[in-house]
Amino acid sequence: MTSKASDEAVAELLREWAPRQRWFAHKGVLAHVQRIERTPLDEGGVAQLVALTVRSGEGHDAAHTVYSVPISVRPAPDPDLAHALVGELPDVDGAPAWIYDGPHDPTWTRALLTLVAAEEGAGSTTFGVHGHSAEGGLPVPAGLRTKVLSGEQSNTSIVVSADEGETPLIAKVFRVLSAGDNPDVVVQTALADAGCGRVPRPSGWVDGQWTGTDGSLAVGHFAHVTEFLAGSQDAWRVATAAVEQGRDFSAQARELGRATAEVHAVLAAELPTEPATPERLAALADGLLERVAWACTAVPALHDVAAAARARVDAVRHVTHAPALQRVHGDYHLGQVLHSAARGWVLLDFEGEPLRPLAERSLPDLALRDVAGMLRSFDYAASTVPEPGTWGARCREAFLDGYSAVAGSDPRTGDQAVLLAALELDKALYEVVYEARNRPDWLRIPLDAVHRLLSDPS
Ligand SMILES: Nc1ncnc2c1ncn2[C@@H]1O[C@H](COP(=O)(O)OP(=O)(O)O)[C@@H](O)[C@H]1O
Ligand SMILES: O=P(O)(O)O[C@H]1O[C@H](CO)[C@@H](O[C@H]2O[C@H](CO)[C@@H](O)[C@H](O)[C@H]2O)[C@H](O)[C@H]1O
Repeated sequence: MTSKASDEAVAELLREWAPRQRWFAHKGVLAHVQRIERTPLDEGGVAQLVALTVRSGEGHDAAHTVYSVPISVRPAPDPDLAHALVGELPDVDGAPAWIYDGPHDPTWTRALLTLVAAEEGAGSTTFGVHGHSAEGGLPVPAGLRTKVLSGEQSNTSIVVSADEGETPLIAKVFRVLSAGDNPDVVVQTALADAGCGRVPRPSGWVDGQWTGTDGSLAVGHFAHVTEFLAGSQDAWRVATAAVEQGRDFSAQARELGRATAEVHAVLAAELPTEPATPERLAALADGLLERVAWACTAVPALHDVAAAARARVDAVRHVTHAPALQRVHGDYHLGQVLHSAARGWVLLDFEGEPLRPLAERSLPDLALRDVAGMLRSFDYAASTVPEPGTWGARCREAFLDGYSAVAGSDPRTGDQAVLLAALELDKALYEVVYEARNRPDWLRIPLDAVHRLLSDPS
């Protein structure tokens, strides 16, 4: 049993430590820890999970976020984990404790994977988790050597390496808990169950319940475990290496187009779709107009193009032949695709745009949104060198050729071209805001794109 006094001591430690972590989204914002829930995941109580509710803003502007914080609680210091020490407490549940960042402790990962493999639960009806094995799910490698990925990530991923004959795994621990299905789990599982080899093979997932931001019980996903594609390279690296060395990337882009259309076809067949009625298209146009307004407010440099941008996205309202809406990737770019020698292009991270609410990210959408995302990404890759020549344009056409060949229709023609032009502009506007906030040195790339896209008559 965990005690309330100990919960408070742990919360006090995390209050200091969490803001320094990569996954903490409230950096630079005054944020208060409002609630802590804590539960052991294993019998020894070493592996634990904390749900930390953080409040930012005051009064009407107050916003709450629940973070999932894996910790391991050890009775003595562990020199192997010195780099992952969160802090030391004189008394946690009746004994002195050394608290470590859970993903760095193999014991924590073992506890998580045991819940998945055994389909067992831990915790209580108010804060608890339950493991699930995917159909034909991959087994847990015996040695359990683990490594936390160090990339710029909003979640935390732990790689579990494997011995000869075993499959290595990757466990992605979602950091922000949101009520409802996480599309990363639902969409990838649906694809894998349908036999689609364009996603990593699944092992399982963890879902559970916690006290939600409004104080009522929330239910959702905590973690997702899949095959780790060792030796693969992400498409951003492959593409930027090609552009830097002046190598053509069209053949790979064409294959990527084909892979994207294959995934879209399986998603349309396996998960709910919705006809693109005039009302639905009007709602889509409203959403795009909102985004224009949001971007122009956030980045004043966009003011001059606001009217043209509104006209471009409003054209969606008048489309008469739109494909049905379906589940999509939602945040598709070169960094979300891996190239594996054995499997070709494999798609990752179906969580959708992190800035959108989870419920919105699970709604059927235009598959062309993903096409637009990847076209923007070719432009980014091309912009990493001063003189890219026609590299980006060739990738773009090759990707669309590959996509059309599998999809059976060409996004460059008819009403689809109107939708694609609106969605490309929408993505570029989002990127302007993203870069202004995160990477001002990169702002030129989407800003130039907005002007270029608007000067194109399509
Ligand atoms: N199955 C996998 N095999 C190999 N590498 C992976 C796999 N899944 C994720 N990665 C690596 O981890 C990175 C982050 O994964 P991702 O699912 O995009 O997490 P996040 O949602 O936190 O951004 C990817 O860009 C990729 O480099
Ligand atoms: O962290 P996420 O992968 O969910 O996405 C965010 O960060 C991306 C950058 O890492 C950003 O992508 C933009 O830059 C990429 C190059 O670094 C480029 O390939 C993408 O096309 C471009 O959108 C993404 O927009 C943002 O949501």
